[in-house]
Amino acid sequence: MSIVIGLTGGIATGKSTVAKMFDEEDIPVIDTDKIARDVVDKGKPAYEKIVHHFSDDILLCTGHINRKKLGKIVFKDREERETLNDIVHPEVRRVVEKQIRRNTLLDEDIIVVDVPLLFESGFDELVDYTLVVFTDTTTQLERLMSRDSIKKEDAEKRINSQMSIKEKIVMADYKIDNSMSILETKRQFKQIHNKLKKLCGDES
Ligand SMILES: CC(C)(COP(=O)(O)OP(=O)(O)OC[C@H]1O[C@@H](n2cnc3c(N)ncnc32)[C@H](O)[C@@H]1O)[C@@H](O)C(=O)NCCC(=O)NCCS
Ligand SMILES: Nc1ncnc2c1ncn2[C@@H]1O[C@H](COP(=O)(O)OP(=O)(O)OP(=O)(O)O)[C@@H](O)[C@H]1O
Repeated sequence: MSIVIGLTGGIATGKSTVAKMFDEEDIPVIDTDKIARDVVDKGKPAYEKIVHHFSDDILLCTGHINRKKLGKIVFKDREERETLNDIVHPEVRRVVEKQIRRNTLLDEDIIVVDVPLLFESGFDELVDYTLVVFTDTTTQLERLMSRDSIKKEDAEKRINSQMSIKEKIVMADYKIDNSMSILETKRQFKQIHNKLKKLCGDES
């Protein structure tokens, strides 16, 4: 039987970094950020709904969605963000369910779903265990500003658009503190990976 792990955290706390560690162990990772990009591709049903609501002001000259512009709108306005979530999340969920089914049929021991809004959007219903990757607030802010080349004010808006990391830590079954070096994160990852292997009945 497969066990499904919901991998989450705050924005830029290191979900992709830990997802890569699972991937390096040949564990399938379902990446919802990628799925959320695919389902809003030009001409898809969610794309049409987004353009209908936000107008063609949010399009690039190629007709694709200008993600930077849409991000600016939704990260400063809760109602607009909820509207976007209501359009995109059901589509993402359908794809995630399909990919979990496919990996279960392939008899994978562990399946990871990397989803930033795991608790906020009810994706935790689809998984057996949850794993939160967290950092302290200063590190999160610095890494986000540096990775996305954005101002402190914009980074704070993005962070505040999500459930607080403290709440996520309380809700999670497993936790990784990614405030220190990648090596230290890898050490914590290995401990959790060993526990998960035991849950699957693999004592090696
Ligand atoms: C607002 C959008 C256009 C910004 O695109 P952009 O390319 O700049 O960012 P990207 O998609 O790579 O997301 C980066 C991070 O932002 C955070 N984030 C994304 N969407 C949201 C949201 N609706 N609420 C809170 N945080 C979010 C996540 O931590 C995510 O990992 C885009 O994030 C989007 O369409 N969001 C809605 C869909 C969604 O919730 N995706 C998350 C996976 S289900
Ligand atoms: N332990 C670490 N030490 C230094 N830098 C790190 C560490 N872990 C992650 N980073 C860097 O921090 C940034 C955010 O990490 P990552 O992209 O994994 O976060 P994320 O949670 O997946 O982000 P998002 O929510 O936007 O998808 C990246 O630039 C990454 O290279």
